[in-house]
Amino acid sequence: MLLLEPIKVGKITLKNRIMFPPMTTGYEERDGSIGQQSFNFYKRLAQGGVSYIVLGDVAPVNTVSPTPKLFHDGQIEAFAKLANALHSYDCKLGIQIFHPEYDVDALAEMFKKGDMQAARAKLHHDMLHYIDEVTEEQLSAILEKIGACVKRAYQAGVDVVEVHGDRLVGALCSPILNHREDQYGGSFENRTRFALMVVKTIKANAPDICIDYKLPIITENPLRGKGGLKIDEAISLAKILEEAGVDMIHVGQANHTGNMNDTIPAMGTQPYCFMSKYTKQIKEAVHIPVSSVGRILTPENGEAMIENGVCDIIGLGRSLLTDPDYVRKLEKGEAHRIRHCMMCNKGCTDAIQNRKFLSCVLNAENGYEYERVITSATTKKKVVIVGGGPAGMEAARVARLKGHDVVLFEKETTLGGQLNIASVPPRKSEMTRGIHYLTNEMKELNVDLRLGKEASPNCIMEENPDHVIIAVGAYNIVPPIDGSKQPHVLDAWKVLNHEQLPSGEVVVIGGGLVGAETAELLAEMGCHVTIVEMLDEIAKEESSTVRPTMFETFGKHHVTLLTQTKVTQINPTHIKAQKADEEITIPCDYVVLAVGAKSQTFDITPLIEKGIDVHFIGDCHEKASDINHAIEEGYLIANSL
Ligand SMILES: Cc1cc2nc3c(=O)[nH]c(=O)nc-3n(C[C@H](O)[C@H](O)[C@H](O)COP(=O)(O)OP(=O)(O)OC[C@H]3O[C@@H](n4cnc5c(N)ncnc54)[C@H](O)[C@@H]3O)c2cc1C
Ligand SMILES: Cc1cc2nc3c(=O)[nH]c(=O)nc-3n(C[C@H](O)[C@H](O)[C@H](O)COP(=O)(O)O)c2cc1C
Ligand code: SF4
Repeated sequence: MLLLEPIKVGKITLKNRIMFPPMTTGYEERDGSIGQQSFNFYKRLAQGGVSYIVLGDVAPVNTVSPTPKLFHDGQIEAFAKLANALHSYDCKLGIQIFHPEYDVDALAEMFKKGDMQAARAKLHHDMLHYIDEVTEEQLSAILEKIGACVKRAYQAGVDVVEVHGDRLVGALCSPILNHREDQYGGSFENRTRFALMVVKTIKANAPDICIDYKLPIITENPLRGKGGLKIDEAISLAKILEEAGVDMIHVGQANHTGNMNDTIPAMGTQPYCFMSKYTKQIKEAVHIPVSSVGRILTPENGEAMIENGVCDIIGLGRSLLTDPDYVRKLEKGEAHRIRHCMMCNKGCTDAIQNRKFLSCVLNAENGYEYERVITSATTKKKVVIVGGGPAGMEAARVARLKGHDVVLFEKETTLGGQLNIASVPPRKSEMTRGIHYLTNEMKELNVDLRLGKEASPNCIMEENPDHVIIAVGAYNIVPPIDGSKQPHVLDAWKVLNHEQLPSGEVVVIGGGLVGAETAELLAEMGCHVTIVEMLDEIAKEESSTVRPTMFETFGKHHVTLLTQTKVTQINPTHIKAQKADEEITIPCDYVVLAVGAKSQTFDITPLIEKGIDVHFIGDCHEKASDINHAIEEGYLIANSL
């Protein structure tokens, strides 16, 4: 398999063609040093078999951004410890050198004085204008700091420095963002001057270190990513970089649009392997290895890209958060057991945007590497699980890996629970990857499945369990609105399941995630849809990377969005609603209820009376929530048995 073959990059050899691309994690200490959480995360990735890991956004200065930093000698030791750990798995360590697009020193001074308002105002101003306003002296000072940082990295045993060709460097290169009239603006030569100075600085300070260059491409739609180069100029720069001694080029989508979905596209918002077309053109122009990144999911995708001359190395970002053992599984011929990313952006991208740390909704260990580990049980127990949604299946998987006997009851004839309908709305079919992984693990791990069997306390007791895990999920609420029991009033879950079939004028009551997604589906099916929401926002819980796409669909299909509007009555031909002081009437053929979900109950009294240990997990535990909650609770409870 080409993906598993070694490749020479400059003076180093990567043991295979799979790299972890730069990713801000939020795991570092407050001063940007590599602490335990960060160390464990990268070590775990290396243990999983990846050949090259790039630490994203490593700053050579003390910035306010929550990224790793290497701006003083005291930080060298932690980088050295990390490099050693990675080397013990024959994995190379790269740092992505970056400088943010703001005046770090001036901002630090404001923060020191506690003048937060002025600092925030300056930060906002700088993000729009810094590229045009940064002085040549400031750029020279940044180069000096980059040089010192690279020296420290080399001392620490870091193998590769990746130039962050996006951010400050990319913005300077950009024909869209750069309006300067000095030697750093205007012509291609001027715009790329700083990029080449960065490369020169690296070479001057660490002549032996391998240099990777993240080359961000502005793809056809100029609104998607502005901080890079259009493909023709990117090809020219790639050739110049090769001549300048760069050892490898990492091709990605350009950034700087204010929406992280551009560089980190959520499910269904970009084709798979969407940078292939551009990467191939770069590869054809140079002789050094080229990597590609962006929605590369399956090993077949990666293999085909290498085979077809698109690139030499693939970057798996979110995929390795979901399954750090991706490469090990490939090596063992167990590709079918890879837990594939759903590209939901909820645990990773949203977390970073909200200044939390990176986590994956499908991988409860992500962010807790070596702290959460599935341990073998000291005594083999009998565990009965009720419910085959994500919570129940994750609990079954972990309990089996611990060595317990597991019986799982699922009242439907298929596994997956709500994920089966969650994957129906537009773009969301990619959620089925979550179901496929867990379902397959049930078979691989010989979980005793009782499909089509609704469990009762009696049938549970017949199994003589030591532990019982209840994971019966939730149900869609019928609100106490006058008229909600009529035949034209439908249940959003059944609509998504295609059990109930609305048409014509449809009012969706509830503009949360389920209501909004159901409305999108119905609009695409040709219904004329109105969403009525009591609160002030539609799809509030949706990832900010997805909302713009969702609202584009609403616009395209003329979906009417009514917020701060409360439905008071449902009639056969219309609904009545209150919007501020006004009563409004909306005609409809069908009404779809999507006002939220409630935890399913399960009577455990007979089990407790028998002294059986019982736990509730997932949506039936306290409140209906999400996949992250379901997986995390399934993992933690099962691992505690
Ligand atoms: C339309 C929709 C879209 C969603 N989109 C997202 C999203 O994008 N991201 C996100 O994080 N979350 C999403 N969710 C929520 C997410 O799917 C749930 O939070 C998650 O599935 C809960 O998992 P669970 O295992 O606790 O429950 P469930 O998935 O509800 O599974 C419970 C299972 O128990 C079975 N069961 C019930 N009673 C019994 C019994 N007595 N015996 C045997 N079996 C029984 C049920 O048949 C079901 O299969 C969405 C939900 C819906 C409805
Ligand atoms: C949470 C998160 C943080 C990221 N941080 C960086 C970063 O610091 N530098 C960078 O160049 N790219 C960053 N990226 C982009 C990734 O390197 C990668 O290009 C992107 O995730 C697409 O690859 P994927 O589809 O395999 O996830 C980040 C991506 C994610 C999900
Ligand atoms: S949270 Fe979603 S997008 Fe992020 S790594 Fe996990 S499955 Fe993938």
